[in-house]
Amino acid sequence: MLKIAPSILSCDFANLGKEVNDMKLAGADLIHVDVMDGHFVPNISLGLPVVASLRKSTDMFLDVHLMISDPLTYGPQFADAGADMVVFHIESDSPPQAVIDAIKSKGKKVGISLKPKTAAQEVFPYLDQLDMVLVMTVEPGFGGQKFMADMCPKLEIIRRECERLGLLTMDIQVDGGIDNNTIAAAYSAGANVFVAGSALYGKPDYKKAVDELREHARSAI
Ligand SMILES: O=C(CO)[C@@H](O)[C@H](O)COP(=O)(O)O
Ligand SMILES: [Fe+2]
Repeated sequence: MLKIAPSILSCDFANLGKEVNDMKLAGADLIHVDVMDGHFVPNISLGLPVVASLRKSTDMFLDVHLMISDPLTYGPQFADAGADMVVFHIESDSPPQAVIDAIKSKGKKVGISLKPKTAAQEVFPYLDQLDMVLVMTVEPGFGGQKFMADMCPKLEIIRRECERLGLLTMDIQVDGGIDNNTIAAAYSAGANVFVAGSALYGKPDYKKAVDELREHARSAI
């Protein structure tokens, strides 16, 4: 199923509750929350109290993308704060299996994210335990970067492996540079969950922007 996930990294943080609700009204499927620790990536964004406040103010599915070095310590805390799904980087300092177990023990969904230089095969040992794989289509850390079209073969490899394993409903998410010009390529390659920050929050009419993204994805088939 095709899902549109606005990234609040590009929203007006002084009006966070309204910005999330406006995307709900615009027809977005989930909300993507970028957490950066200034260590795993060279930027700092937001943390636990923001996720806890968001949880109180919306029933939207909260997809929390942890760009942090220690997801084993903090992943479960984001789960407790109200994340519906916690996505951590396989390149972090934490052992992936321990993070998966810790998030699942909280009753939450779990995903693994791959930086552009990380091979698709790195995630294969964990696929059957995951709800989602996130393929970064920019170097993580900042919104508004250019989509890396050379990530499309990685999407194809992961989708093919999921099919081989019978994981037919696996969500494969792309994050970075997704807009009306790039979404079709990612969709054709096997992605079905599309994070978009600047391409949605940068537009005056959120409903039009969400609808257009969906239409441009579908134009791929
Ligand atoms: O994780 C990240 C950046 O590291 C993202 O979720 C960005 O927020 C996407 O922003 P755009 O590329 O869509 O502007
Ligand atoms: Fe993200």
